[in-house]
Amino acid sequence: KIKLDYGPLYHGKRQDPAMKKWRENRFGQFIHWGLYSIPGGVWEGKTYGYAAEFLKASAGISTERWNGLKDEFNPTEFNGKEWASMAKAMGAKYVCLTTKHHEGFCLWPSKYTEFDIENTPYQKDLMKEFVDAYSEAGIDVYLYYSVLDWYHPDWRTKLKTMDDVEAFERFKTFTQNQLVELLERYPQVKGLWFDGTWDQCWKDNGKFSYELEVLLKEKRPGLIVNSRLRADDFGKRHRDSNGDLMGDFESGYERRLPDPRDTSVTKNDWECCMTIPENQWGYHKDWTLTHQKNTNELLEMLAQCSSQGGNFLLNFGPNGKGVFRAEEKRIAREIGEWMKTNSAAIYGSDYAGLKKQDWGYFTKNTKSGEVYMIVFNVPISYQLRVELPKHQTISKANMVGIGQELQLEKFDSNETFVLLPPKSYTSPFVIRLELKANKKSQ
Ligand SMILES: C[C@@H]1N[C@@H](C(=O)NCc2ccccc2)[C@H](O)[C@@H]1O
Repeated sequence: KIKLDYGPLYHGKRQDPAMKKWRENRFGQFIHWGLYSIPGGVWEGKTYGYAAEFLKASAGISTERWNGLKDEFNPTEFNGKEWASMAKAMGAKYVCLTTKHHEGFCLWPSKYTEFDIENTPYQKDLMKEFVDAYSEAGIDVYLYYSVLDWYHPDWRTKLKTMDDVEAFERFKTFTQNQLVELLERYPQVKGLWFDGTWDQCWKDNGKFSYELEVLLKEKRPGLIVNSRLRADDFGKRHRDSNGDLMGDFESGYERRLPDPRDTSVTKNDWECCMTIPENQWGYHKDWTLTHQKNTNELLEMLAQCSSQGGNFLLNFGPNGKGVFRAEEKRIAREIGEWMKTNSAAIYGSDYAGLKKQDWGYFTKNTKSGEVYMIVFNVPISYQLRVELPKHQTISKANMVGIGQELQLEKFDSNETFVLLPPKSYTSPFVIRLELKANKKSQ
């Protein structure tokens, strides 16, 4: 092992109540909302297909013109309670809102910059309304914060000169001040989701990122931070120079999932963040440009994450007025419908320790020990294969919801077919398994 002064604060999975709640939540709503939500990927009549939150770059817009968008930010239709009830109906147990994306515009009134909500026609502390509404709805609130800040004069990608180093020292102080300010202003917040920490400037400041994690966790005991905050002594990110995870959960799965058969991911807590279009985090006016994931696709991703001991953070991008697009509202409703019947297989679930099968995913409820089969691919044989450890056997299998008991057919030493009634299955469904210890094998 390489000796590190600025590696992880601890090893393994946190078992404190705050982290256990994070793990039980399993399903969250990501919200990207900022000045980029106003143009929505269209500039001077031209539509740009690249991610809408990067329109400034993809449309080559001048800094002053882009920053002028703050004088247009007036989300008069924003209603925190409505947003929270949509998330509640979807079945999200936590939410993560972009307080400041790479553009540097702050959705909260910050003492440390003029580029914030206070200096817009809207003026009000939108973040307070948001945090209060979601907290009152029983949804845990996390805050996304981009270290990368295109607006701040002291941001440097690389530290090439002494001037750069001095500027970046001021930038580090600014960053720390803003983060402490967020924790002080919004005491309900459960964690911080860092982004924009891939540049050399941050890799060169592993010590600072370590001390920042310590400081924030002292300020807010139980605080949860993602793996993107940290760099180690040698500039390694997410995992240190020994391959150990830094931060409280691995957050490298952005718009991608691990291989469903990869059991190594179960060693740490992790989260996949996902867009509904191929690559749009901020609101984009034209979703026809790329594939839009449908509800069944998204449910399968949610099921896969739970089956491998990870969380699924699904992104929504409201427009500049604070309104979600129709597609997002429909998907939220359809996911919520499915969760009404099947959420026992998701909330409080974890890796079941059973061999992955083609028909779908196993999950295991950590409290009840109940094992679930979440079925997406019904085989032409209508036989769902289950391979159990030698000492276990299935005593019962029931469809969740309708409760129907399913026939079982044991074969070989440790395989069982759960037999489905031969009919058409048009949406994913869940089977609850009751397992029992085998009689002493003869
Ligand atoms: C969670 C996502 N991370 C941001 C992202 O992809 N940043 C990477 C990036 C930064 C700069 C140019 C292109 C791409 C996206 O905008 C989302 O916030």
